[in-house]
Amino acid sequence: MRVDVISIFPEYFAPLDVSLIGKARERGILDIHLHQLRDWAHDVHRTVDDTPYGGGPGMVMKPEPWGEAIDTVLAADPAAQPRIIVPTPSGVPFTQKLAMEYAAEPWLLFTPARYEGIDSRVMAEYGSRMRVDEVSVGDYVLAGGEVAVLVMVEAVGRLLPGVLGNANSAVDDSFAPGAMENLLEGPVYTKPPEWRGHEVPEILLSGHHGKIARWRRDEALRRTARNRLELLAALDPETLDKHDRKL
Ligand SMILES: N#Cc1c(-c2ccc3ccn(Cc4ccc(CN5CCCCC5)cc4)c3c2)n[nH]c1N
Repeated sequence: MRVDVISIFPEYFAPLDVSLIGKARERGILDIHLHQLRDWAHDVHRTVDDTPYGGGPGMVMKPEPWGEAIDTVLAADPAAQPRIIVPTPSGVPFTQKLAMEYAAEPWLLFTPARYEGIDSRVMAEYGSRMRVDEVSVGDYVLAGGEVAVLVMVEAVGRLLPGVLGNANSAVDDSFAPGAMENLLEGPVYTKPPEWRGHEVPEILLSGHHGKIARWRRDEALRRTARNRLELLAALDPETLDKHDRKL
């Protein structure tokens, strides 16, 4: 997968050089290209923003630098088109389902803005010829889109074949399709068996895989009911067995 990111703060993406994503880049699974938007701002101050038409707070990012920058990225492979992803507080929610959709794409172009966002004509220009998604990573307000891109690149990158070892398959994630879909993970434990008077639940030391799986599902249901009751309400009743219903 190729990923392009255009930003006035490309240094925000240093974390993409380390850990899981860094290794995926070294192994050629992910090909990430960072671009400094100001390289396409030709005045002496390399200006990328201006006052909003119609008044209002803050500044808006000018269309010209974005248009030239996006055109340059598109020229990298004229025979293909990236999916353009625009982080914005007013976007559709970024979910595991959307992450899985993006993980199937060969090329993503992220356009994290600053100020009050990008002149809307930019996405209208490209939206007429390719998929342009306005996406929000959560119901809170950030100062710009860079952190949102880090979130999305990690959530998508970990789903790519070969990035997670088999032992850490994303198949068992919360929100991934399957038996644990829309359930939060329950508690996890490792050695030592007793720590400061706290013991590991006996069932986990039993070696009885069926009972362990049942205990883990019970704990996942309990934590989901405690922390995200709305997810429990959204569960398909067909997936709940008699034991679940007694909890
Ligand atoms: N993904 C994601 C995000 C973002 C995000 C993403 C991209 C940009 C680019 C700039 N900002 C800053 C900002 C913050 C608030 C507002 C709204 N205005 C506030 C003043 C009155 C008018 C309306 C606009 C721009 C961004 C924020 N925030 N939260 C998410 N989940």
